[in-house]
Amino acid sequence: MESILEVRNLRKDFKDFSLKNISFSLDKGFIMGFIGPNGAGKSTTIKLIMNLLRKNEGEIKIFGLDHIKYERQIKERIGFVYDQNYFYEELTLSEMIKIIAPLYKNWNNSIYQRYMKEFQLPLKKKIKELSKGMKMKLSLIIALSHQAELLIMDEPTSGLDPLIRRELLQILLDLMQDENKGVFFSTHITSDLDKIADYIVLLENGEVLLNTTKEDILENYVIIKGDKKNLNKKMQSAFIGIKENSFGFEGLVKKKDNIQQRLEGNIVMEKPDLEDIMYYFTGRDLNV
Ligand SMILES: Nc1ncnc2c1ncn2[C@@H]1O[C@H](COP(=O)(O)OP(=O)(O)OP(=O)(O)O)[C@@H](O)[C@H]1O
Repeated sequence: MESILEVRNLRKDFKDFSLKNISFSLDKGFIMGFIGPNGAGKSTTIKLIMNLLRKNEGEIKIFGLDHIKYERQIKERIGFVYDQNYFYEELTLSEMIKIIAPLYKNWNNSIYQRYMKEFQLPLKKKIKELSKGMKMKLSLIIALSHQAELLIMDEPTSGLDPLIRRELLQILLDLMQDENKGVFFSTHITSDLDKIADYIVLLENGEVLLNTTKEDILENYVIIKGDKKNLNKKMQSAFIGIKENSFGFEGLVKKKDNIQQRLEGNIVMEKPDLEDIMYYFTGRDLNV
C-alpha cells in the first residue's frame, strides 16, 4: 500500500519538552486518529508536519515527497483544518474566499456552495467575529472545496455542536470512498474515533505509546473487573493499567497474556473503547 503521510524518527526539542523519535505511517484510503493527554505533543507534531515549526531531527514525507522541499506542491493537495486564525482577520468571509479560491488549482465552486449552505456560515461576518466552531467549519469547507487528498486536522470536532460533529464524521467517511485520500485527525473526543478511525497513534509525554489499528485494539485488549481480594501483587503487575476502589478492581490487559484465566473468583470482561485504552495506557483521567 502507498503511504500518504510518513513520519520517521521525528524530534523536536523545546526548553521544557521534547518530542522524541515519533514514527508512524498512514496509507491511502484510511483515517488515522492521533490521541493523547493534554501536552502530549499532538499539536507540535501537526505543526511540524505542516512546516509551521522547524524539526530538530527526522523525516516527514507527504504523498511520498519531503514536506519542506516540496512544500508548495504538497500544500496544494492537503487541507489543514484547525480553529486558530491564520486567516485575514479584518476581511469578511466572502471577501476571504474570493482571495483564497483562486490560489487552488482544484477549487470546486459547487462543492464550496454546497457546504456553505449546509454549514450555514455567515458570509458577511468578519473572520475575527467568527466563533471557534465557525472557524473550524470554514477551514473544513476550504479543505473540501479544493478537494484535498489529505486532511490534517487538529482537534476538528472540539468546537462543533453534536449535529455538525456527526455531519463532519459522515463527511470524512464519505471522503474515504475515494481510496486515494487520507485523514490524519487529532482529538480528545475519542468516541469520534471509535466511529471512524482505522489507525490509532497514542502519544504521551512526547513519545508514541501505541501505534496500531483500531481493530487490533478492539480485538486484542480486554477490560477485566473483579473483586479486590482475588488480586495479588504479581497479578497486578501484569495489567497495562489498573484502578481500584472500595468495591473491586478494573484494569486493561492484553487478551493473549491470559490473565483472565489466572484470576480467581468471579470476573467480568468487557471490550475496551479508545477512552479506556487511553486511560489505562497513560494512567491518567482523560476527561479533559
Ligand atoms: N512554541 C513552544 N515553545 C515552547 N514549548 C512549547 C511550544 N509549543 C508547545 N510547547 C510545549 O510542548 C508540549 C506539547 O504541547 P502540544 O501543544 O504539542 O500538546 P498537545 O498534545 O497538542 O496538547 P493539548 O491536547 O493540550 O492541545 C507542552 O509542554 C507545551 O508547553
